[in-house]
Amino acid sequence: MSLTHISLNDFRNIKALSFSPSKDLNLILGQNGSGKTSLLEAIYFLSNGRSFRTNKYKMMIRSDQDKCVVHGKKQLHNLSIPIGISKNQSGETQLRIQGQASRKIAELAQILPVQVITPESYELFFGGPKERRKFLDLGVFHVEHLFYEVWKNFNKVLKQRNALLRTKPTNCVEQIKFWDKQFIDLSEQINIYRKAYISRFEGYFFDKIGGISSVFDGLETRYDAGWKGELSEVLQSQLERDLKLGYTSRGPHKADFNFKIHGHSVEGIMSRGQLKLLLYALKITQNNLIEQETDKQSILLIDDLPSELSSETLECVARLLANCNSQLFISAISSESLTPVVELLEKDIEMFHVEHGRLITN
Ligand SMILES: Nc1ncnc2c1ncn2[C@@H]1O[C@H](COP(=O)(O)OP(=O)(O)OP(=O)(O)O)[C@@H](O)[C@H]1O
Repeated sequence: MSLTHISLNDFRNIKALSFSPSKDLNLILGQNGSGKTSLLEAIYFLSNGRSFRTNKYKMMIRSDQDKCVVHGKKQLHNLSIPIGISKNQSGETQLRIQGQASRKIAELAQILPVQVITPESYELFFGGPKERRKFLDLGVFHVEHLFYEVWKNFNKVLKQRNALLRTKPTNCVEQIKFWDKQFIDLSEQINIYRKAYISRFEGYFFDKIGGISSVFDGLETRYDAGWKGELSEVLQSQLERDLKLGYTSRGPHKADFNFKIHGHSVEGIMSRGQLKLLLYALKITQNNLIEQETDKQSILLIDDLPSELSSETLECVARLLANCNSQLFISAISSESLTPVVELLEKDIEMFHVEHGRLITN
């Protein structure tokens, strides 16, 4: 149920390449600037329609070319599903799923659950709640099939409400009250989906992953729904403030899902190496849970795995990865730096060497 074939055209420094990855572990090796991250970025683009390293889509298109294209084949039970995505210089995205044009990136994301870990992924702990909400909602999106519709509808209502708070038409209070009925109903549904997912996430983490390292002893998750008490009362009491601010200050769009260790925030107390371990543990929990609940193998992209890790931490990452059921794509400059990982993983391994945007299979 993995990605069985990948091809890229005019993506970053890659003119054209195609390869058939292993269902387990793929090592993407090459010198600085060879194109390793670009390859991982292309797989992410195939699932998400955007890059994990820039908002400027034009950066993904090879210099002087009109568009970048990525194709893949995803095995789902005994079906091989061809999927493809392209983006041109004007920002137009074209999607194809099983030979049919599609307009919904969410359909691609459903077929291909992808998560990424880069040296910048610490943002999950140091950044604002947005990154953590994104992490949480990715899991909810995959395991709760109705969540996406509810979430989309909520965002439409939020947009309407915020427009009224900003523009303040004469009857805006009545209009806001009209939208609040839907706002409350959708918010409560989102909250129920998120809470149900978190309970399964915690169950999996503490059962299967937490025991792998003592670094996780005393870990707790904290969920903040984005409001406290009855939402109707909160909206009412915040209305004057929201009118001044010009946006809705309480609701599920302000939720947070964070992590404490012995009651302290993890980012304040854990070292960078320990945070990195936690990051792996959380992402692996999420991917394994998606697989367990949906029967779809997810993908974990890891850019520059050995960077900043002592040999002890690297071994612990290897133990975590040994418990990861995802199809893995790991980039590094040399295979030697990954020896502790490769030795521990009893997985089917393929190694790919990238040189100047070209791929050489060993
Ligand atoms: N749009 C583009 N068109 C052509 N080349 C590009 C484009 N964007 C980036 N590049 C080049 O692609 C090359 C590959 O970059 P990439 O970040 O994938 O390398 P890498 O192998 O991950 O390197 P590192 O180990 O340093 O992280 C770089 O030389 C970069 O300058």
